[in-house]
Amino acid sequence: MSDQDLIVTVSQEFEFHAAHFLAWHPGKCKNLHGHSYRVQVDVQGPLDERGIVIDFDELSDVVWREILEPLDHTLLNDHLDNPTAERLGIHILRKADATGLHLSEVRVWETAKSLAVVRRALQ
Ligand SMILES: Nc1nc2c(c(=O)[nH]1)N=C([C@H](O)[C@H](O)COP(=O)(O)OP(=O)(O)OP(=O)(O)O)CN2
Ligand SMILES: [Zn+2]
Repeated sequence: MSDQDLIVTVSQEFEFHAAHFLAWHPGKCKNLHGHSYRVQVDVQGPLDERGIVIDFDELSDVVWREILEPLDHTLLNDHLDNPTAERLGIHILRKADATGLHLSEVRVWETAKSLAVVRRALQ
């Protein structure tokens, strides 16, 4: 039986710690403060001859080494303007694109209760 009717997604989670401030925020978030950011990335696609979408090791190498490690224990405002969870998710997706890794979705939790989800618009 063909599996062409199925969509397969590989997903990995990461954590990093960073400071930021949001100059526009009317409340306490305009002050310098930190978060333990949780990031989940998805890659969607067909299975290759190994039966995988992407090797978990390759995915974590790119996402951690190329994108998140440079942000870890830094001030996010030094890397991008107005580092909201939404803009951080876009930053991660675009950085991954630049390495040739096309993420289908990025989720960024600033706190246990608050997250932003970035996904590609349907073409
Ligand atoms: N849409 C967005 N709104 C806010 C963002 C954001 O990235 N996108 N970010 C912030 C601040 O970074 C803030 O630190 C997050 O605050 P909050 O979710 O309110 O978390 P707290 O733990 O501070 O919440 P309590 O109110 O203390 O429970 C603000 N808004
Ligand atoms: Zn914050």
